[in-house]
This record gives sequence, structure tokens and C-alpha cells, in this order.
Amino acid sequence: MSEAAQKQMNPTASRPVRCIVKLGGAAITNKGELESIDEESLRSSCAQLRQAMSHSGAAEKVLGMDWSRRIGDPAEPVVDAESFSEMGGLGLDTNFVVVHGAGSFGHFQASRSGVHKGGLHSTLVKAGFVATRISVTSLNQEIVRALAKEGIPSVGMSPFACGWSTKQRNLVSANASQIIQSLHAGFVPVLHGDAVLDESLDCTILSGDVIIRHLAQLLSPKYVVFLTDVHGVYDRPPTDPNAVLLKEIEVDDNGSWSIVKPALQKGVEISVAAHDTTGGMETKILEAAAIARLGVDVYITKVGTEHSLRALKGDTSWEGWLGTVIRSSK
Ligand SMILES: Nc1ncnc2c1ncn2[C@@H]1O[C@H](COP(=O)(O)OP(=O)(O)OP(=O)(O)O)[C@@H](O)[C@H]1O
Repeated sequence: MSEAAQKQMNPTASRPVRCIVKLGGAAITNKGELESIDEESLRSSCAQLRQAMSHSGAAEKVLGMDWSRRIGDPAEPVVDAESFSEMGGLGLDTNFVVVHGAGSFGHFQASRSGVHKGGLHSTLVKAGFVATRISVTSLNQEIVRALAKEGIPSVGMSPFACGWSTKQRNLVSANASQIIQSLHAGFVPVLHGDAVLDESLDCTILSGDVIIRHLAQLLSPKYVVFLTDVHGVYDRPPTDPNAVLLKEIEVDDNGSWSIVKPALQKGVEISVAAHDTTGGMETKILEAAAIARLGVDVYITKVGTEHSLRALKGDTSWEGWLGTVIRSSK
């Protein structure tokens, strides 16, 4: 368990958290285009999250909670106050936490300035820290808006602003009391990969995947879902036409993992994009293995598919489900 998780006093939530979801940067942004959201992927992820949270499971009228005007939009926001005041409740199981990556927001600013390597005495790093935070927090705002449009009571929370910090890139201070209180109050916290202060490097980038592991340790969710732009973990970069999807990976007590399905002779090859400052799929597998070791099943699958909807509902038992399950061997 990380130093930051050990430090915390009995942080258990009153109801167990059902699911922690990672909206991958590759899934919800156009990675090759600076600060560009993949609107369709984001919309479908939010709609699927609503379906997974819904008590009735039926399609119902959605009352949006984004009541602010967009810059440059002359139209007044739609506020259906009457319908809200007549509702007995939202009819949603909001016991979810959402964490998103940066994708084409933040990665460029961070890699151009070297924020991930530290050294705040450099004015370039200092400027890059500011630029990275502007970029990732603006994406956070858009994701909170998109969830609110689906009637999900989401609230944005930045790790840096919550005082989270690292030492040699490992979390040392990451108080989750505000997240837990927000869950108790019926909100869905929405966190993101962020630029943070680091005790030995001055600063670094804290990846969304590392945040998920920390929250899984503290909140013991029933399951964790990583939504990305590919169907799961392959035996080699999925751009290779011979790449094979790994359906099941088991993690043993000492953290080492083995591929259970399909039976393969070779290990896994991973490629990481040059601008990616947080380790790409490699970090994801390591963090997912650490979560599985806690006894929490992890599903990695493709955003905006029937497979992602099943994963968000915690039901991947269907024969045709496409994705990677990472679980403890015990
Ligand atoms: N062996 C592999 N299996 C699966 N994907 C791989 C593999 N090797 C490289 N990749 C690449 O990893 C990418 C997904 O990792 P990435 O970290 O970009 O995802 P993300 O979580 O959606 O984004 P972010 O980390 O920005 O939040 C895919 O686009 C894929 O091309």
C-alpha cells in the first residue's frame, strides 16, 4: 500500500463504492489534435454511465444540470426547475468515482516543458506547470459538464488543489476526505491526471491511472473499469494486425501477473507515444495489477461499445464480451 494510503485515518465510505471508472485520455480526446475532445465518445461514455447508475434501467427523461451559458453562446441555459422540484430523487446509484486522463489536453504542455521531470527553478518548467494545469482543468470542466448534461450530479476535483503531492513520483499525501464526503452527499467526484508538487523533484505529473490505484486502496470498490481507445491489452501494440487480445490476466500475491486466456508463449510488448508523460498502457497494466491484488476485478475495454456498457454495469460474464479482465489469482 502506498505511503499516502497508509497515512489516512479510517477513510471508509458508509456505502461501498460500486465502481471507479477511468475515462482514458485516448478514449475521450483526439490524441493527435491539440486540446480536442472526441465529443461522440464523451457523450456516449456519459450516457452509458447514466444507464449503469440508473435504478430502473429504463430510458427515462433526462434533466440536465448544466445551467451555465457557454462562452459566445447567446442562448439562455435550459433550467427545468419545476421538474426537478417535483422529483422524489434522481433514481440513480451515484456511488461511482470518475477519473479521467489528459489525452491531447496537458500532455503537450507537460512534455514540451518537462514538468514530469521536475525542477521548478527553471522558468520553463514553472510556466509549463501553469500551462498544464490550465489545460487539464479545462478538460475536467468539460467532462463535468457532459456528465451534468446526463443528469449525473458530478463535481470536479483537482488533485493539486486538494493538496495531493508525491515524492519521487510516488503519492505521499493524498487526502481523500473531501472525495468521501462528496460521495456521502450523493455527488460523483470527477478527478483527473494533474501536475503536482513533488518532495524530491519539485514537481511532476500524477497520472490518472495512479490516482485510480490510490482510490481503489482507500474505497474498496466492487470493480474498476478503464475505458480506452482499444479493446483491451494486446500481446503487442494493436496497430500490429497480428496482435492478440488478452482476455484474462491473473495477478498473484507478490504482484507478478500471468496471462490466463488465451494461452500464449510470449509476454506483452507495449509502445508508448513520444508525448505521453505518464507511461501509457504500461502504467495502466502495472496499476491494474496492483488493484487486482487488492481483490478488486479490473476491466479494460473500448469506450462507446456494448462491452463498455457491460463493464460499467459490472457484468462481463457474457461469452462475447471483448476486453481484458485483470483479477487476483486467489
Ligand atoms: N500491448 C498493448 N495493448 C494495448 N494497447 C497498447 C499496447 N501497446 C501500446 N498500446 C497503446 O496504448 C494506448 C492506450 O494507452 P493510453 O495510456 O494512451 O490510454 P488512455 O488511458 O486512454 O489515455 P491516458 O493515459 O491519456 O488517460 C492505445 O491507443 C494503444 O495503441
